[in-house]
Amino acid sequence: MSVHSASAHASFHAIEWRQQSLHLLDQRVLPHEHRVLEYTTAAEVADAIRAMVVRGAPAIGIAAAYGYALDALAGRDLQQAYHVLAESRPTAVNLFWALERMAALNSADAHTLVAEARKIHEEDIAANLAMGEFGASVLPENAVIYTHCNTGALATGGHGTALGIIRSGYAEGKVTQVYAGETRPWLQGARLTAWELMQDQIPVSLVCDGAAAQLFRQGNVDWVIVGADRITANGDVANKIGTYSLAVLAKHHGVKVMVAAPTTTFDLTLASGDDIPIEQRPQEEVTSLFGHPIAPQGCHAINPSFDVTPAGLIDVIATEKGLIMQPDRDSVALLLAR
Ligand SMILES: CSC[C@@H](O)[C@@H](O)C(=O)COP(=O)(O)O
Repeated sequence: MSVHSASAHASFHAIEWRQQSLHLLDQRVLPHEHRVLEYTTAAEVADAIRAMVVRGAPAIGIAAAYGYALDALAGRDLQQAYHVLAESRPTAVNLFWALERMAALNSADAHTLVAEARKIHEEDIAANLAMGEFGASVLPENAVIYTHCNTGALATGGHGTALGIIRSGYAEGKVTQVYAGETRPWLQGARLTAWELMQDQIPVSLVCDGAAAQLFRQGNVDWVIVGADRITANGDVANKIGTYSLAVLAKHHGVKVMVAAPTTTFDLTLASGDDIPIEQRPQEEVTSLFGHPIAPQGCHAINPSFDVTPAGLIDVIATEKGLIMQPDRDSVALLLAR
């Protein structure tokens, strides 16, 4: 069994607060271009979230908290800051959780709000490291993992959720191979997950999304591990479009499914996944590939950014508080009450 080093400190910062401004690594142009953009207003940060400069549920929440702090520093209207940020993307509940936490300190001075945003950022890294250990504990030796989208240091404060479990599992010598689904239409798997794993020298093979069924049928995969954008009271999970199909395929082939998410991703106000708002993104993201048309001109497309996986298809939800085995209303409530 080989043991490798795992670190929460990636060689890049997806989100960085420097003096009085927010710096975001532009995830639209990775991995071939390393471009850092600077933000000084909540409205600009909201645009960055909508445009996918920064993405991934926890990272969206952290960026929104810093965006709110930026307007506090400039003496701008914080109710307006709240609304502009809340309207950036609808599905990841971490965004609304972070804004609520900032708004609860409304009477505080701007520097206290900056400190709170930093705290949200740091707490997310700590949560990922704890989740990584819990999640890795259920993996067998020589585990082969299939993952979807990007859930790594780019999508969080650092380390990652699903990718954090893969990192921790690899550090413990338990993970031998990772398959990364390319994740159309934004190709987070091909551009971001493959890049993060290769930087850490974790063996990764990129596959087309459509290749998952064949891999599972050949018995090549032990666990599907994915992140989440919102988990409802009954354990249903909204995550990147394509997650639901992976869970159905996994069930058919006896592959286990783990969802990794901090408790900030749970929304107990919603009874089930049917109530989760699913972001619909522009058709052009499907009919073209990074600005290059691929479908016939005028072709209609639909582009839901997320889908809902029913709790019954999920074996484990890993959080920083521990594991929820066979998630349902009772097991979710029990863990969150800890
Ligand atoms: C730790 S990230 C968890 C989820 O946010 C992730 O799986 C995902 O679906 C990201 O979607 P994205 O559209 O790239 O923001």
